[in-house]
Amino acid sequence: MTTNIITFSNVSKSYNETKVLKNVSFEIEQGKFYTLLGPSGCGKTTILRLIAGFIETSEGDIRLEGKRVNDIPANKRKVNTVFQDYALFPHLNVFDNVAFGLNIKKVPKKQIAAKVMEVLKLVQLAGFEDREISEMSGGQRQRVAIARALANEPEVLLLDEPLSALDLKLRTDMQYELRELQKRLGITFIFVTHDQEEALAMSDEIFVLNKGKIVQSGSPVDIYDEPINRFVADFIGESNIVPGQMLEDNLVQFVGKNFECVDGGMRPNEAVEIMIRPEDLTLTSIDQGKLIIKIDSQLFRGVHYEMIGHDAEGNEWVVHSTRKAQEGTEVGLAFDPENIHVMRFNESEEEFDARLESYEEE
Ligand SMILES: Nc1ncnc2c1ncn2[C@@H]1O[C@H](COP(=O)(O)OP(=O)(O)OP(=O)(O)O)[C@@H](O)[C@H]1O
Repeated sequence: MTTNIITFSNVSKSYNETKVLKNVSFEIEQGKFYTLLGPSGCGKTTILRLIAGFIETSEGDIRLEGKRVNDIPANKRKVNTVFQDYALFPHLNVFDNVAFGLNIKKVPKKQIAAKVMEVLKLVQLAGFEDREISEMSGGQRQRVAIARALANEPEVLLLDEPLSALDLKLRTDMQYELRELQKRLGITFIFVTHDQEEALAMSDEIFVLNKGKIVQSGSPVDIYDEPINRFVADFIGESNIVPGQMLEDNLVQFVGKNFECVDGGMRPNEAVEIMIRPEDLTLTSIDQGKLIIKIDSQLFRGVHYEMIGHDAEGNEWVVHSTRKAQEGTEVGLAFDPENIHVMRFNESEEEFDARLESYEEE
């Protein structure tokens, strides 16, 4: 049985007159890796701070393990935070940084020493106890910060953009390490990032946020494959989006042609947006193409060529292909019905989920 460790019910948060979180509801299950993903200022950190108890809700309830915690102070919640700048104490060595919270709680010295060694081993820093923080690299500091949080045996670990200060290589290494650590510990991680690749690579579940609301939640594959709207499609991965019309179930029209598709459950002739991923388009001859585009420009990207072209109606198309094309020439584009993603305007997540479920059951 899965247990909800955190529940937000219609939570709003205002600063002065400005509502920065609007009626947010979600459930977090025990032992999974969650990511809050969204552009700067959308409210990710605000959600973490509400969970941690650093700020109070303006409306709504927060429950930890079923118990309402709106009035429970931060130090009484089994939640720990790893901050973006790690917030380590520069004048203390690694051991004392990790031991800090336990010393405050007046845990016996022997127990503290054992715990510090245990968590340092977990983050692969055994033997570094006496090092000064100034002698540690960015990645090592990051691990000290995680060890310090783990020493308190939290049930939930909150990580606020913890990798943003690291260079690309170290960042990728740490993504693997964090994911592995979460699996080993089996505790819930809630990770904040505005980096979509990081979110896709690490999470069991992603909450995509925009302007103080959760726009879509689901597994990385679900969100990538079935974005609810233009915002999510654009934010996660690259996408081609053109206007279209849903003629009937499984039949959609765009760029003046009718196409078989897998979507349904919409009004006849409803105006919609069509999304096709660049990697789902195959370059082909004009005769065989379902659509014809003229190639405007082309870049070699290592694994593939990225081409930008336009169709007869002037819509722009990005294509990823291992084949090269000729700038200024026309090419055909082939794609399968399941590569066409039909997105409605202003569909709520509940409506979207119900609709998908209704035709996935068939
Ligand atoms: N103490 C505060 N007083 C007033 N406004 C605040 C305060 N803290 C945050 N805000 C505002 O609330 C909104 C949400 O902020 P939040 O830090 O949650 O965003 P975020 O998604 O974490 O952004 P980023 O990725 O840039 O860290 C922003 O518009 C921010 O300016």
